[in-house]
Amino acid sequence: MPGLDSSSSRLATAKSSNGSRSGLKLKSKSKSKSKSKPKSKSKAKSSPSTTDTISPPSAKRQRQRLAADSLRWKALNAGSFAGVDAELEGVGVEWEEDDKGRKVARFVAAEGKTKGKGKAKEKTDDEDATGQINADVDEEVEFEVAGGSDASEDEGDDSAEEAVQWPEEEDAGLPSFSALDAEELDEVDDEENVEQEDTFDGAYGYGCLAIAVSGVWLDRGGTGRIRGANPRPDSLLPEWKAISLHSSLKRSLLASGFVKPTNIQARSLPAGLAGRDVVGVAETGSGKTLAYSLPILSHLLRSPAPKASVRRPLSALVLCPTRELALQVVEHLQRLLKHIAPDSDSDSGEALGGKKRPPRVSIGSVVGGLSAQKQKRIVERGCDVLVATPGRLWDLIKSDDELAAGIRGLRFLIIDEADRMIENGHFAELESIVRLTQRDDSQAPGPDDDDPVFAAMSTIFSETTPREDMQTFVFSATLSKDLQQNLKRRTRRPPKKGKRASALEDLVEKLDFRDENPEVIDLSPEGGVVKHLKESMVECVIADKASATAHCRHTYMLILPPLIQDLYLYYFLLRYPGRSLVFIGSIDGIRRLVPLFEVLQVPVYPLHSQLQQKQRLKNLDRQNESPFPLIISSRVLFKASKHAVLIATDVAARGLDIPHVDHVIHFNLPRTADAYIHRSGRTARAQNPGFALQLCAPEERGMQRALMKSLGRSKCTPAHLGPPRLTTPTSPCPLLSILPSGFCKSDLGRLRSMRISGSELMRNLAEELPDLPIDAGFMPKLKERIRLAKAIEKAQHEVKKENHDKNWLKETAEAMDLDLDPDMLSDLEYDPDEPVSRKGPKRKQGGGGPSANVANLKAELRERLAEPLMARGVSARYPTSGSKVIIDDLLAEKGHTTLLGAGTAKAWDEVQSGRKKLGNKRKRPQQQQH
Ligand SMILES: Nc1ncnc2c1ncn2[C@@H]1O[C@H](COP(=O)(O)OP(=O)(O)OP(=O)(O)O)[C@@H](O)[C@H]1O
Repeated sequence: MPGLDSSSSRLATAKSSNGSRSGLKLKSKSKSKSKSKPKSKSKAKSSPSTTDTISPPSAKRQRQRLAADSLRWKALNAGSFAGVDAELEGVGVEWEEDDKGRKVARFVAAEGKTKGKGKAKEKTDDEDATGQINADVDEEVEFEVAGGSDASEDEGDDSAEEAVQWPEEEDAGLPSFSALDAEELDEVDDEENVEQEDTFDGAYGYGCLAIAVSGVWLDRGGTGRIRGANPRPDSLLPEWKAISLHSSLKRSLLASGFVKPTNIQARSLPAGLAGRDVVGVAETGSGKTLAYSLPILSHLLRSPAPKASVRRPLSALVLCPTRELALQVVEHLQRLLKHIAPDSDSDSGEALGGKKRPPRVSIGSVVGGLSAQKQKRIVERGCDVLVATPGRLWDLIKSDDELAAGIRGLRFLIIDEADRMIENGHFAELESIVRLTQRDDSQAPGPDDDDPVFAAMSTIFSETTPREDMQTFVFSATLSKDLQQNLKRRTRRPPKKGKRASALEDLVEKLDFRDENPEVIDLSPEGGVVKHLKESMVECVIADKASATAHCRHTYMLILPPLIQDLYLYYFLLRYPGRSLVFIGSIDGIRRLVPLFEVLQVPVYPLHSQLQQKQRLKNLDRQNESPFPLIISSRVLFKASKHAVLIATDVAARGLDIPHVDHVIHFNLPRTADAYIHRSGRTARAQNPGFALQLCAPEERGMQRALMKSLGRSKCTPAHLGPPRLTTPTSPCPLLSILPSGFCKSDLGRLRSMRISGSELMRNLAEELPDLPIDAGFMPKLKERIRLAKAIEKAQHEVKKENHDKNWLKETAEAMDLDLDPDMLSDLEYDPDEPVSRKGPKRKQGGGGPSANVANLKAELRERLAEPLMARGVSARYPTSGSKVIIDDLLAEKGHTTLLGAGTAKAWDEVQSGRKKLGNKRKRPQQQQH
């Protein structure tokens, strides 16, 4: 929409000119139609409801009826209205038809200013972050902003066409409001008519949109007027209406396209905003971050604005288990604050008297792996919200009494991923930090306190008191039911005899909930993972034994078990391109896989705890292809980086919100059900589809079944037991520990009588995931590629080692001032691990050495990589013939371009079609019997 700024001035003209020069007009849907109408006042008045063109407003003139059928709205810069926050620029409305044929308003959040109609339209089409509100209208309504000098030329003319003479190209994109009279315009701009603070305070821009929207609704009712008075801006976010958030936050929600709260948000926010303590358990990707962030920010925004000269007190502390997650939370919070309207008592960061104003709400982060000095400075300057990992925070607290005092005065304490926080050595620090927030004096250190750090803090404990109104939020996707009960009861049941209390129970004991009865919300899904996550598995055995035997004539073709998983992973990554996150059990495993796939030209990036923090963040960036990894919109990310593979340890399993991860691959099975839930939860987030694949080595099969069982995936209930079928004679004892929930003692008796082993029972009770079909025809060539890649990697390693040894030899000789025999540095293959022989070190047979070997292998791999990969029956030379004709699929873009003969269906679709085929095969003999 061109001329947003100018439209603003035009509107101002419209207001000041007492209607007659108003630049606002509502314009007919069809311009040609309106132009063909006679410019007659009487006609306009006589048939108002069908008038295409409506006269400019005038105090004397009779009001025109607006026919909704004749209206058309387009993306609108709400900021261009007088009285509208400048922050709202670039927010537009666009209408679309939903599947029921109703018109749907899309509220489009633009990051920059919307310039020109074409651009605004383009942005709207592509924008992911849109909100949708159903408006029960069947018409398109166009909003235009007119006015200025052009409008003045038409003063006194009743005809809409004459009222505003826009240049042709501008007119094409600009709305016309000539049908609104000055009174209505005043209503639009009258701040008193816009709901204030508590519902949608100050969001006049959206108020204007709401007026327009409700005007259309009302018009359909036949009043013939656009309702401008007393608009209810909350109608733009009706689903959020019941939640009394600060208006700026609602603006952020709208801009982010969060048109309705997720379940956990809807359940926890009222309690959080009412000052209660909340324990929230909900599926991965369900918006828990927002669930605890919004009460904090709402509280801060409703508090007096901070003064630049005073160090702001720390209000909220968010504790996260990993650095990436902490930084992501900071980004989430900052994104919410992006839309804060500048107002008289708040500071927006704009220049003020040459100095930059401090932000309205300041967020700081304290995480390991990044500069401690810098973080110390941030803390010393003061911030409202601190997001931290416990280790680094405790380090800072130890040397900063003011920070310790700040923690004692916290208004909000948040423990994100609480169950993870007690693992991996976080616990001691976490416990110490939590201890600072306890009110109970008996917890305060006395002279006898053996902890020197707390002893040193004794003055802080005596001089400061923790706040009575501190709220504690504990969130995770996985909190045990027992623990939730304990939290609710506030008193821990003593652990059973001989059993120690878990660390989490210990932590809960230490959390000093101020709320007598904390709000415990458990929305964890059945089976652990989100409903729309599709799961499958591949049992990594050499299934194609026949082909393997054939190829094993060449000894190099023999694929040993560790490599078979590499092979299946490679197959999957080629077969199903997209954004894949591969979880692997050890850092060593990542170090082995990354170079292997690099050699195979698959774009892989590692993420594990031993990478330098900067590298960890950079690799996340690479997944997102952005210097601001988790900030930019999913749409951009998806477009920018369709195919990327992140190979990570469980450091990436918790909380990370990487947009549009298509697949999660469990290269090694996780050890616990919780780990599986969190790992798999990196995909299928925020109601998006997702696919999780388990690559299961033969030796992991038992573990896999145990995993499914502990996820509550039992295909069998007691009712299914039926008569004994399994007869393996073995001790029945293991049964007691492996029964799925739902079985009671009487069932145990029945099971005992069946005399089955634990593993057999498991096989019969645990739900089997469907298999991902593998097209064995591709395997021989993929195996060969992997073999070569492995050989290259090994040879490269040898070259590195040799170079390292040579350098060492040179440096040592230099240090000792010795001359080296050049022969010693030639093609000598010196292996320090090799036993020293009297004959001296071995020389490479055939010459060339490892470097030449690498070059040869690379050349060979290049050739292999250039060769097409074809399914059985496909001919690359004759794509229009052969037993499998691929040309049609390729032309229709349905054929895989890398694996010729394979389709482009998504992994889950393939799983389902594989199931169907299998079902048919199984059915056939039965059908024959019948
Ligand atoms: N009300 C909402 N409507 C739409 N999307 C939302 C809403 N709230 C949050 N989201 C989006 O959902 C995604 C997941 O949110 P978030 O990371 O907070 O999930 P989570 O529950 O903390 O997940 P995890 O358990 O994995 O940590 C984010 O991209 C976030 O922007």
